[in-house]
Amino acid sequence: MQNSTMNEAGPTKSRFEYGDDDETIEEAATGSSNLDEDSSMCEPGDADKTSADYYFDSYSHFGIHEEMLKDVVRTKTYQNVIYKNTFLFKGKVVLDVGAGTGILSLFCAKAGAKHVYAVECSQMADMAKEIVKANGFSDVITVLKGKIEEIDLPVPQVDIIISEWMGYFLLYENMLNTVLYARDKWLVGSGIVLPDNASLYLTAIEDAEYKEDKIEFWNNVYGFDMSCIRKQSIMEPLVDTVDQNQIVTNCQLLKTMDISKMTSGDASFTAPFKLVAERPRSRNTHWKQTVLYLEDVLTICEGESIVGSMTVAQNKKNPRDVDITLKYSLNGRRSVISKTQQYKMR
Ligand SMILES: C[S@@+](CC[C@H](N)C(=O)[O-])C[C@H]1O[C@@H](n2cnc3c(N)ncnc32)[C@H](O)[C@@H]1O
Repeated sequence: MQNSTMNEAGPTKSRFEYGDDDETIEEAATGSSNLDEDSSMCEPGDADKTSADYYFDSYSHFGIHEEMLKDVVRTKTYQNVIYKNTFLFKGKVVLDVGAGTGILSLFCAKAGAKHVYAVECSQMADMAKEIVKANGFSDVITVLKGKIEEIDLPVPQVDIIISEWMGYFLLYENMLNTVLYARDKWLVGSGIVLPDNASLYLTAIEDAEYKEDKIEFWNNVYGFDMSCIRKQSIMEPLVDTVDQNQIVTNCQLLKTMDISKMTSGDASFTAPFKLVAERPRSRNTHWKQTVLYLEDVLTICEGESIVGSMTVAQNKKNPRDVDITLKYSLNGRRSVISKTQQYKMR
């Protein structure tokens, strides 16, 4: 994840058992009771920095890791999958792609992995080394500082690849490509990638007040027309936690990706949707929701539906950015509308 400005994305339920995630961090720390007892630098000097370097820089500070670790839904889901499926990890060689503080490597080591290679490109790799040592796992976890695409792994193959690569809108940051690269280079034929699938959902919300404040604002600024900025502002999706009461339709599955088989091209797609007016609910994560504001105000009555398609593609100039095209139409009692809008996540 990364700090920036209608979906909840995260590891989805798969063939592995997931536990109850209604726990605090303190409770999560004692979750070990479920267990059997048994570089290269990637940061150049400021003058040579690209947007990719700033991306890695953001992971060098502990603040972003604190936010991720405190997302109990996220971190506990990984912990539960690992601790409740220790049979998968016992005696296995694991590669942790983008290890950060090393939390996932520690879970795997505790679950009985034979060896864990924790690869982290940012300065946080130095902390991960200390954390591994402080917790007595230096003989099981090797922290390698460098980019996955550039490091030499001391082993030719691994049995399991684990990673938390998901960005806002699932695909923002494009770290998925790094996981696919590692999978194709080092995973044994019968190996496992965790998470093994990931899904993107779409829902419609009511948010007239915010739209008025942040977008329509530019139409009349102290009596002056600044609507040229409005055009830019409506193209930028907003990442924020949406109040459940704002949700006005069903939640439509837009796309599921099979991480163990997909190619990087599969992350660009067009998917149809049908949103029917009703009021669903779900739990919050640090990924929040990504809100795409519509040019028009749609008035939707119960039972009516908004239909259309969403096209998601990597930005050609900066592959960490995401371009989104939303086509939608509503043929309702109060609104009849059909439109295409473009958005850029950067
Ligand atoms: C979303 S964080 C997850 C950190 C940790 N695994 C966790 O779950 O708390 C992703 C991490 O991957 C690292 N990363 C991203 N791309 C990488 C690459 N190509 N090679 C090595 N590390 C990378 C980032 O620096 C960041 O620390």
